[in-house]
Amino acid sequence: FTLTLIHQALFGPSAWHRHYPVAKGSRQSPIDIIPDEARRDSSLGPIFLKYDRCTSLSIANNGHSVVVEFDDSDDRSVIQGGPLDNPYRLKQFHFHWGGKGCEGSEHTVAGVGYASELHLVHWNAVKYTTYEDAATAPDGLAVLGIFLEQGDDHRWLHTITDVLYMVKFKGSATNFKGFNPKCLLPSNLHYWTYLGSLTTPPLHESVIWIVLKEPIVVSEKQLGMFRILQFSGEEEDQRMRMENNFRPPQPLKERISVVVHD
Ligand SMILES: NS(=O)(=O)c1c(F)c(F)c(-n2cc(CC3CCCCC3)nn2)c(F)c1F
Ligand SMILES: [Zn+2]
Repeated sequence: FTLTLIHQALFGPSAWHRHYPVAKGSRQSPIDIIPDEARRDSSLGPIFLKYDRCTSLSIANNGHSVVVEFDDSDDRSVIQGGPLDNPYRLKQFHFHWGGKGCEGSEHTVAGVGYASELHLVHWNAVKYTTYEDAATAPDGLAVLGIFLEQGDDHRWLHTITDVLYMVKFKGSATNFKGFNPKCLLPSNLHYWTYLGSLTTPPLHESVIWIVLKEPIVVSEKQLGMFRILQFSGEEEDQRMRMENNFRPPQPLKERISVVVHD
C-alpha cells in the first residue's frame, strides 16, 4: 500500500508537470462536465461511427492500460460528423478504471464519476500524414469517451475480459482479430464535446473530445477482470496491480463550457 502511495507521488498525475509542463496548460483533460452549464449549438449535428469494415489487430498491456490496436492504413473505420470537419480514423481503444468499488472514470458528470471509461482514439488522416503528427496537432485527434456503469453483465465485454490473462504484464501483446467495438456502444449517441488533451503523458493538447451521455452497463465481475492486469513487467519483483489508472478532472480555465447534442 505504501509502495503504491510512493509510486503515485513519484509517477502519478500530480508529478507529470515536472516532465510535461503542458500538464498545467489551458486545455487539459479530463474535466468535470456540468450538464446544466453545457451550451446548445444548433449547427452541431449527430456523430456517425462507420466501424463496419474495421480491422482489429492486437491487444496489449502498455503499462498504463490495455489497448486494442486497429489497422488505420485507410478509411475503413472512421468517426465523422458532430464537431469534426472530416472523418477521423480509428487507431486504438483502451480503458481507465478504479480499484474495487471505487470510481475509475476520467471525466465526471456534475462531480459524479463512473466505474470505468472507454476511450476510442481516432486521428485526422486528411490533414496529417501520421498518427504521431496528428497526436501533436490542435485538431489531430478525436477521442470518443464512453462511461461504464456497474450493473448486469455486458453481453459482449467478455470477448475482451476473457483474453486479459494473456496480457497480464506490461509489454505483453497478443493477436486480437475480428473485434468490432460497435458492440460496446450505448443505444444512443447523444454527446458532450469540448477541446482537450491526452489524459496521459505526453498530455498533448490535440484532442477533440466527444463524451457520450449514456453509459454502457458492465458487471463488477467483468470490471474485476481488468484488475488482474499489472503495471509492472513479468521480470519486475514488485507486483503492481493495474488499477486507478485515471487522471482526475482538470481546471476548465478559459475554455467555453462544453457543447451538448441531443
Ligand atoms: N486517454 S486518452 O486521452 O484517450 C489517450 C491516451 F491516454 C494516450 F496514451 C494516447 N497516446 C497516444 C500515443 C502516441 C504518441 C503520442 C505523442 C506523439 C508520439 C505518439 N501514446 N499514447 C492517446 F492518443 C490518447 F488519446
Ligand atoms: Zn484514455
